[in-house]
Amino acid sequence: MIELKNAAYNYGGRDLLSGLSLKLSPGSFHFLTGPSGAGKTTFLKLCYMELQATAGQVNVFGKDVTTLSRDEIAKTRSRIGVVHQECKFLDHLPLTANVCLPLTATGREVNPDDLRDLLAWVGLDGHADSLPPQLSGGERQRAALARAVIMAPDIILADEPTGNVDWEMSQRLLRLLVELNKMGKTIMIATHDLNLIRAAKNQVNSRVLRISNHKLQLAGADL
Ligand SMILES: Nc1ncnc2c1ncn2[C@@H]1O[C@H](COP(=O)(O)OP(=O)(O)OP(=O)(O)O)[C@@H](O)[C@H]1O
Repeated sequence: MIELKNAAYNYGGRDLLSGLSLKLSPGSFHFLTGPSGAGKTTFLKLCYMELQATAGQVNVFGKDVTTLSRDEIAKTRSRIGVVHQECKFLDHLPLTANVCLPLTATGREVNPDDLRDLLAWVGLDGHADSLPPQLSGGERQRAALARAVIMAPDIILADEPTGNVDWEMSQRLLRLLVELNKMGKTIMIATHDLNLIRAAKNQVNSRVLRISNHKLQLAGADL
């Protein structure tokens, strides 16, 4: 689904990431960990084509990203749901409009039943008309997840989705991501939270990647 072949990225000449090689297979579940500033967000950006590798190759759904036109990139990106580290919403629009934005922005119809089901799935059915500033941190994270999955993507990339929430809420978010994986979605979660990774071990067959010294490594069983 996403394949990196000896890919690298540098901001302004300094190599942040190098020699990245990875094949994300359909239905896999990965955690991405590593110290703050190691390049986890940058790595995810390479995966969802926000950034292009400065060396090596990145293939997404079998296509070399550098050969894709702007339209093709937009189309391909719609198959990847992203939960950003900081969930940004349009504060003057109700939750439903924010969640539907990826669809409405591309001129697509929203099926009201599907939307109701989606909000119920993330436990926000009572908040359909709430404005984003009226939501708690955990509710915002769940709204961001709903927005990431509304296009029925094949892959979900989540950047610290449990960053600002308590343990119970992070468990709840994890369970939603595990459910998506059981439905066949390919999942990658960037997180600092080793307890979250440990908790996931009982629920899903996951692999842990670690960025360390600019490289991507498969973490051992020491977590
Ligand atoms: N647009 C940019 N221009 C220059 N440097 C950048 C840019 N974006 C990120 N960096 C730098 O690249 C490094 C990696 O950033 P990145 O956000 O990918 O790390 P991270 O592992 O996700 O960090 P954290 O866990 O703190 O979110 C940092 O040193 C950051 O300052």
